[in-house]
Amino acid sequence: MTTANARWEETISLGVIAVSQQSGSMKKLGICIPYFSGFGHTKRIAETIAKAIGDEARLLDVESLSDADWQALDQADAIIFGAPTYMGSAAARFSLFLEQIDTRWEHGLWKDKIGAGFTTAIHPSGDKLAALQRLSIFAAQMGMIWVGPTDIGAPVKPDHPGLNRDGSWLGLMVTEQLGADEDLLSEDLETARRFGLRVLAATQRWNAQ
Ligand SMILES: Cc1cc2nc3c(=O)[nH]c(=O)nc-3n(C[C@H](O)[C@H](O)[C@H](O)COP(=O)(O)O)c2cc1C
Repeated sequence: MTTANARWEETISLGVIAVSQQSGSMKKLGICIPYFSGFGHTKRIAETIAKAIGDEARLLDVESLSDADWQALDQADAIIFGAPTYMGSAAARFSLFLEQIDTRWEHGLWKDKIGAGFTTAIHPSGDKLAALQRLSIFAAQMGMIWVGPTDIGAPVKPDHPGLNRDGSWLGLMVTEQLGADEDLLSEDLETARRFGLRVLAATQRWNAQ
């Protein structure tokens, strides 16, 4: 089985029908992942999501956006927003990016793009939900179509230990293991990988002709 086929097989197992696979013609998608990361954790999650998506993904550090990056955002089929939770909300540096959209809101430039979001924090709650609400409300204001994770892990599904440990469906939550050698758990990285595939499949389906 080719890698591409294997990937689609998995998207189907995630509960999304790969419509374009049936027709054989697949439009090349643009999926931008703008992120801010003060200490590298959010960046590693962004990279994990991008790797799961493959060629269609474009990582964008919001601290160094070029004109070409803004153009990629404007042309993207999907945007996955990544911000750490700082003081109970999306980090201020990421919010600054959200407020740099200029006239994109009034011209509906990001309308009908798929939107999704993820956040990292130290605490199991850590008020991460407020950060995801910040991201999803922004997407709603922009007229985007919000997509969340669908994984249900333990204890409801004991055969999926560690998957979606924080039980979040508005967006992806990752809890950093402060002081541990592996400060991002493999279970969280796997949840992030599956979240990337979920957004890819939803974007493909939304853009199917
Ligand atoms: C200024 C600041 C505020 C923070 N506020 C929270 C918080 O409200 N809740 C929480 O659980 N963790 C909080 N943390 C911890 C970070 O969310 C956590 O370390 C995260 O993994 C950092 O991501 P980054 O490495 O991408 O910057 C905070 C960290 C900093 C530096």
